[in-house]
Amino acid sequence: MQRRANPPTRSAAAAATPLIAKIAGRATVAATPLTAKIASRANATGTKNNTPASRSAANIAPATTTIRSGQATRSTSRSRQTPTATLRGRPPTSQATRASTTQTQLAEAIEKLRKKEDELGVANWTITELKQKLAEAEELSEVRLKKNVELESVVRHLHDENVNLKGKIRVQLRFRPLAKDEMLTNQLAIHTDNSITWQLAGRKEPKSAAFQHIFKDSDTQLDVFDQVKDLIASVVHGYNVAIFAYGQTGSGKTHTMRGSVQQPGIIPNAFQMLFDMKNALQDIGYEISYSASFVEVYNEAIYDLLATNRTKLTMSDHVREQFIRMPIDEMQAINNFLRKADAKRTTAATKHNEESSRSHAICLLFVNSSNKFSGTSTSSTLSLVDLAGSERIDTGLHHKHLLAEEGKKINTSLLHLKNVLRDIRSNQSHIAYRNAVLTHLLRDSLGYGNSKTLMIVTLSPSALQFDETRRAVEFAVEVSEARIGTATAQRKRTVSDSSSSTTGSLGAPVTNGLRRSFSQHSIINL
Ligand SMILES: Nc1ncnc2c1ncn2[C@@H]1O[C@H](COP(=O)(O)OP(=O)(O)OP(=O)(O)O)[C@@H](O)[C@H]1O
Repeated sequence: MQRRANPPTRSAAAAATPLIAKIAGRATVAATPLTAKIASRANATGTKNNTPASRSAANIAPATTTIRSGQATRSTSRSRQTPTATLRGRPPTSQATRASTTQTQLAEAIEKLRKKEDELGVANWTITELKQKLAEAEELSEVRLKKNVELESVVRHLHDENVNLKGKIRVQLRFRPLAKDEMLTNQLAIHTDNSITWQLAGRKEPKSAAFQHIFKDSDTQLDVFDQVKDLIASVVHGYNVAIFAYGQTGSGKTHTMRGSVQQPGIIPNAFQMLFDMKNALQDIGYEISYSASFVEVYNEAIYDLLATNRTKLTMSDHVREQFIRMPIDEMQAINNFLRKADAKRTTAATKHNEESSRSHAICLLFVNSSNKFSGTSTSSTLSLVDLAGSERIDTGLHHKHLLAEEGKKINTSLLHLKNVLRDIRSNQSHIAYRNAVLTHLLRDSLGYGNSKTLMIVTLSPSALQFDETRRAVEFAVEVSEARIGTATAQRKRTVSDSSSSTTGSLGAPVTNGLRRSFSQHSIINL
């Protein structure tokens, strides 16, 4: 680090700084012809008259010389005094008077010049010091930047390891609260732990499976986002990430993914977080750009929700190139994007017999990231998917308008998704992505290369939905690392509400203090 300069003394500044030397030189050049003129005039007069005035005028030259050599204060004061003293007591002549006036003016000019010299010396020192400070600050910020980049790469590495430890495919369950019209029905026993137990009618042993996380009905949108934000952040580091919401109609898929203005879901929260990350990472050399598309897969065809007219796009390896992409370069762009997609989806829902809950809604965020210090650059995609309702087509649940063909396509598409995830988990060499539009479209985020997948299975807590809930839990088991085991202890209770048509029970292994209070909601155990 450079040492800070001390403010120079006036004479040192004059001697050391080229600027001052130049000015001193200029002052000499400026002063010399004048003094020379005065001196020569005085000499000329002196030759004729040999008056003391000519001698005193000749004395001026040493004063300018003295300034150049840096002895300005002492010499100048002498030069200011001398002419007057020399002339005092002698009969003034007009030439002598002129010479004296000129000398006085010259002395004043020299004094002014000296002051300017002083000022310039200080200014020059200030500039030098500022330059030094700037160099120091630059050096410091360079060091800090390098450290930050190193630190960021360590954090990133740890983050990636942490994300990897959780597996390529992870599954979490989320119970929603009882809806108003379900209040009078029994509630399934929901556990806050990460394991879940269910019992089928006629079976002695209850079954149980553990999951990475189970959200209870009182968990908020932010509780959910907290659990998934690390995974989402890894998209900036080049990972393709897909998050799916899977569950029967009305179980909370749209609430989880999109949410509402008051309770924003994963999509708006993810956009907000990534937008903030972009700004924060800019300071350590990252340049990140986002753009987004929103499409729907309905009846095995793709529809662009950002397009003005609803046009069917046929699946191909390059179909994404046909999607409208909105740049997400400012906060307002996020809101515009979501508003546009929401409007299209709502219109589609009214026009096409609530088609929206029978289509897969796919929000794609494309990320390009580069770092000028490390020289790395990545391109990745975040896919956030609100799947079509998973209920069986023969259950009659919210299915007044469901066409048999439509239902079959949904079921086939979800079945293919399950097969793909299961094959990825068991490391199959061939994965049949192309069997359905959904898996084909999201191939790069489904186990391909460095991708990571999260399935959030949304569940109804109503005992009336036991069958669908159990089926969804079984789906979750199949696509995750979870293994269905036998629960060693399961408190059995008799159904208090005999009108319930439920055919099993869903709860957690009994451990003191872990089970919810069931005083109001009985565990159903037929
Ligand atoms: N965790 C939750 N907390 C509070 N309300 C919820 C929660 N989950 C769902 N809801 C509410 O339950 C209702 C149904 O949820 P939602 O529309 O998200 O279901 P869905 O599975 O997306 O259904 P569909 O398949 O028809 O789109 C909505 O009114 C929603 O606000």
